[in-house]
This record gives sequence, C-alpha cells and structure tokens, in this order.
Amino acid sequence: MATPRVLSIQSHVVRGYVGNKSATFPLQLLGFEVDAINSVQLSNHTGYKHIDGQILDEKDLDKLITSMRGNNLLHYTHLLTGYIGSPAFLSKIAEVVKELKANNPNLLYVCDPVMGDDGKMYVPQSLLPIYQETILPLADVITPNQFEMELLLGQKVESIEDAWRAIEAFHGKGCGTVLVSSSTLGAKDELIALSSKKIDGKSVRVMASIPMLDAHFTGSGDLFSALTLAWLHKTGGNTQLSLDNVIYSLQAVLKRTLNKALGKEDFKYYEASL
Ligand SMILES: Nc1ncnc2c1ncn2[C@@H]1O[C@H](COP(=O)(O)OP(=O)(O)O)[C@@H](O)[C@H]1O
Ligand SMILES: Cc1ncc(COP(=O)(O)O)c(CN)c1O
Repeated sequence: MATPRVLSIQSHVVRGYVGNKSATFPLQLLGFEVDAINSVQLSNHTGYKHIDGQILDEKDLDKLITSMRGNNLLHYTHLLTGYIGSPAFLSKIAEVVKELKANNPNLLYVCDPVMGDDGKMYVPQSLLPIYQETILPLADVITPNQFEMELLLGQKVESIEDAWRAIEAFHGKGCGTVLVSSSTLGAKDELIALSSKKIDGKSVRVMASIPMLDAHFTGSGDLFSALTLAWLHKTGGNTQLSLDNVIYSLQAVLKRTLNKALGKEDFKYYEASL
C-alpha cells in the first residue's frame, strides 16, 4: 500500500507541544508522510501570561495552495485540521477540502474543531458559526471535546444520553464518524470518551472510561485527533479498536509527561510477575 500522506493544518508554537508540534512526529512514527501548514505561529500556547506571533489569513493560505497546485502537489489521503486563528482562514479551508476531495474522492477529512476547553474559548468566537455551517458538513470525522460539542450544538450536554443525542445531530449534518475526546459525564475520577460511526444507517457506538490523572494537559486533544486519524487508517475505520489504541498510547504519554514534571524517574525496569 502506498504511504498515506496527511495535510495537517494546525498551530505552530515555538515553545511546547500543541498543534502541528504535537501531531507531526507521532504521525511520522506511525508511517505517515506529514505536510504541515501552520495556521498560526505563536510563542507558546494560549494558556501562558504572554502570547504573541503571527496569524495566517485566507490570502496566506491561498498563496501556499496556489503554488502547490501549480506543482501538482495537492494529492493527499488525509486532511487533518486543528487550531485555526482566523475566521477567513477557516472559511478558505472549506475550499481546500473540496479541492483535495476532487483530486482524491477517498480522502478522509478529520476535523478537530479546536475552540476551547472547560467552558472557555481560546479562539475568536466568530469561528463557531463557520464550523457549524460550513466545516461540519464537509468533515468525515470530528473529534470535539465536551465543551466544543456543546458549542457546536448550541446546547449544554449534561448526561451520556445528551451526548449521544448531540452526536446524532452531528451525524445528521453529514459527519459519518464522531469521537468525543473527553467528557466529565462519568464518575468524579474518570473521563468518558465516546465514539459513533454510521454504518448502513445505524450508529455503532463505543464508550470508554479513562482513569483521570490529577493534572491538566495541553496538546492532549491534538494528539488525540492525530492518533485517531492514524488508527482509523490502520484498522480500516474500526472505531472501537482505534479508540482503544488512541487512549492506550495517550495514557502512556501523559503518565511519562507527569512523571517528568514531578521529577520522578522517567523509566524503570520492573519484573513482571503474578
Ligand atoms: N487529566 C487527564 N487524565 C487522563 N487522561 C487525560 C487527561 N486529560 C486528557 N487526557 C487524555 O487526553 C485525551 C484528550 O482529551 P482532552 O485533553 O480533554 O482533549 P482536548 O484537549 O480536546 O480538551 C483524552 O481522551 C484522554 O485520553
Ligand atoms: C496554539 C494552540 N494550539 C492548539 C491548542 C489545543 O490544545 P489541546 O490539544 O489541549 O486542545 C491550544 C490550546 N491551548 C493552543 O493554545
């Protein structure tokens, strides 16, 4: 099989790991060619006290795409989008999706509608209607977190039943596969991830419980969407196997991140015994 090639349109940060900085290397390790367009170049992620840099607009994106078109380079198996900083840039992405799908009707578009977390938006509010009206109908797979699901739906999601209803509404808009990266709809010490895929008119649903680590991670959502893209490809679109693999590898990464931050030894050999 030819090497899959992803066009990844997300943020770049000088310091740290979010956006393309967190998606590119794992995707490469999993066997993907990754071509990155940095929707913004920022000093650091938006949680810091100071933040500055450049935000690309639709003309910047058009220049890159026009030149690539001239070289016949717009041939991809996957498109991945994440943090976008400008509404005009996001609208332009709709045209890019259509062109890439015209060049490869089998292209899979994985959209992480990155807008915020824990009740706070960290992108301009004007992105929301563009995601709702223009981007969602074009996406094959979406990976919102609980807050983003609520924003897209325009309604609170307060129970698992609410979440399934929200997911059905996204299916109704044309998204065949929905993975909710995390929600706090379960017990106090767990995160719940949900996935649903429309197969022959039926929704095949999977729910996973993740033991919650006592820390707040940035970039974990970007890793989630990149790994989801990779595992959906490797499993032929099996959402159960993909979610299992994504969560398993994410937990290993987050535990190592936490251990490093706490100054604990990063890796130890243990005797495995019953
Ligand atoms: N505190 C945590 N404890 C355990 N796993 C976490 C934690 N935060 C994030 N994760 C992992 O990262 C994935 C992405 O979730 P999250 O970071 O909430 O996404 P987003 O950044 O889009 O809000 C989850 O599915 C989960 O596997
Ligand atoms: C520049 C940038 N890119 C991407 C993200 C998304 O991060 P996450 O994976 O935690 O959703 C953030 C969130 N702070 C960000 O500031």
